Amino acid sequence: MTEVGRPIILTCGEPAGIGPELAPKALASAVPFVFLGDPRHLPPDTAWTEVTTPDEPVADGVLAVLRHDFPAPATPGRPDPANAPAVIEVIARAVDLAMSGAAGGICTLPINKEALKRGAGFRFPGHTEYLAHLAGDVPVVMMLASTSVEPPCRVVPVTIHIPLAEVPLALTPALLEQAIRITDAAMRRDFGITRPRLAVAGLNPHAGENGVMGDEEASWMAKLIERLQRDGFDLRGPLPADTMFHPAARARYDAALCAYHDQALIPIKTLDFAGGVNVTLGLPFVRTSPDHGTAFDIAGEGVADAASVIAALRMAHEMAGRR
Ligand SMILES: NC(=O)C1=CN([C@@H]2O[C@H](COP(=O)(O)OP(=O)(O)OC[C@H]3O[C@@H](n4cnc5c(N)ncnc54)[C@H](O)[C@@H]3O)[C@@H](O)[C@H]2O)C=CC1
Ligand SMILES: NCC(=O)COP(=O)(O)O
Repeated sequence: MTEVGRPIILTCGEPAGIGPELAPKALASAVPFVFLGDPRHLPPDTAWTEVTTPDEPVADGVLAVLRHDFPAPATPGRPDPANAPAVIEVIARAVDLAMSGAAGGICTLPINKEALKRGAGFRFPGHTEYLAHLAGDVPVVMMLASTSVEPPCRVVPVTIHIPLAEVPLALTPALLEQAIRITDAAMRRDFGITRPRLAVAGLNPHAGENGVMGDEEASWMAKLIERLQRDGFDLRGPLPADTMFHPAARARYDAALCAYHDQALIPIKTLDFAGGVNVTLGLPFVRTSPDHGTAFDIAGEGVADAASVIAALRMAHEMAGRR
């Protein structure tokens, strides 16, 4: 039976990827949601019906579709540049629905960053930065959260989609402090954790080993953490990243702040690729996403696993219920 609550908008993402074939499978989530996209991109055997508002009732087992017509059909694995602007429009339309209160939040199916950049000059590295812009250029944080391992694995890449060579300059005390503050607030508001325990990973091997393998930890990270501890944050670190993710280590914190993308995403995608959820913290509306991408190599084959999008819809529904 489908749960009650304001519906979540499920954006179609890249129509040449696995997103559209995951939409009907996501009905297994039992979360009220509406697919926003072009129904021509759904698998031909999909039972769907068009709705004009997110809360319009539909029969059980039928996918509700808020129609957004694209210029071109979709060929699995081969993004059509003509469709790129509509992929972006769908995200903006979903945000409008969430900001107006017509929806409980949004759950985004994956986009292909290269296809959007080449097809529409998309200037954002991903949803996260685009959503922050649409919300009024608010500061946000990307978090990936497991849903099927214990203790949970929740990771925040403090720097996100930048070349590794740029990380040491981009990782500033101000950026790390902002990420700590946003994560702490969101763990309370959206995850119901009353006193979040946060762990900060060092940048260098062995967290610098007292300056012999890099000095960011000793020169500023430790001082920032001490100051924020005095302000009342439950913080530990900088910790050696290689020993932060085994079960006993994860039991000591609720979320880990990591210096760069792969330091954060390798542990979660290794521990819980199927159940991992990407959440944007700090937005005025709820946004989740499956942790995977467009998977062009399997698109159209009908084999894509819907576990992550189901987990993402459930997490969005729970977060919306807490707000
Ligand atoms: N939130 C988003 O919009 C995200 C978008 N991307 C984008 O997706 C594109 C492809 O990224 P990749 O690094 O190749 O990662 P990917 O997650 O699309 O694929 C990696 C591997 O995992 C498999 N896989 C992914 N999802 C699966 C599922 N649901 N069921 C079964 N197998 C699955 C794929 O077949 C592939 O072998 C890139 O353009 C990337 O930027 C990647 C992550 C998130
Ligand atoms: N590697 C995570 C990812 O690409 C998700 O990005 P976003 O589209 O959620 O900003």
